Amino acid sequence: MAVHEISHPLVRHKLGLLREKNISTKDFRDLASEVGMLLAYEATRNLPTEKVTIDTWSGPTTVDRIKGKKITIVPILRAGLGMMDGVLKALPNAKVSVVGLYRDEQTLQPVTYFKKLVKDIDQRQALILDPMLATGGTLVATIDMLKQAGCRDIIGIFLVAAPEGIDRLRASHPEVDIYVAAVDERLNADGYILPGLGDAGDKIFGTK
Ligand SMILES: O=P(O)(O)OC[C@H]1O[C@H](OP(=O)(O)OP(=O)(O)O)[C@H](O)[C@@H]1O
Ligand SMILES: O=c1cc[nH]c(=O)[nH]1
Ligand SMILES: [Mg+2]
Repeated sequence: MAVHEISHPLVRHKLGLLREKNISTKDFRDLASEVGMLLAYEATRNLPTEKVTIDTWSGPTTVDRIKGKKITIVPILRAGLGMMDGVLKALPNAKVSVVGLYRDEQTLQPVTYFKKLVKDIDQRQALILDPMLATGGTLVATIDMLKQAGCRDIIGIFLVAAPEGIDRLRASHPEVDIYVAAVDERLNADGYILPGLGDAGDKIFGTK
């Protein structure tokens, strides 16, 4: 399993802005979407391409086209929706498979309440979107669902990941690679990432 911590200056700068204590809902939303687009750009860096010859204004020319598996993005409700617009800017043709899970505040266990996957998910690469990878329970449950539907090619992008969640992912689904803006220090006693971003869903939806 590979953890790609994207060190591009734009990503680091925008992540720094996301960490500001008094950030507005609008700014958090805009930045989550922008970093989502940049992470999607990195996560698709190795997509295979093929040469095709096309007609252009100056005659036939050979150009590159992406080939191979199509992609479905998988935003995890709610907070994953905050990255979706940005990711769709990079992948405008991607189909969207939505899953809804929340983390029980007491037990920190994921609770699934929604699932609507594209029909041909077994033929696609799934790109999971969630701002936060904390204990890893939500991500592992999501991957379980995708595998049950026949999907075998899965990667994920996150704004911030905790080492504890990465260890959990490695133990359960070691073939799933992830792309993150930062691997932070640790979880606090309530399962929040430190230094982290706070509750990403509340910040995106303004529900604090
Ligand atoms: O790695 P875990 O410990 O499972 O925690 C991470 C999950 O917690 C947050 O969602 P939350 O439960 O707050 O739901 P929300 O998106 O509706 O706010 C976050 O967006 C992840 O989905
Ligand atoms: O730090 C965290 C952990 C889980 N969910 C969040 O939104 N933030
Ligand atoms: Mg939340």
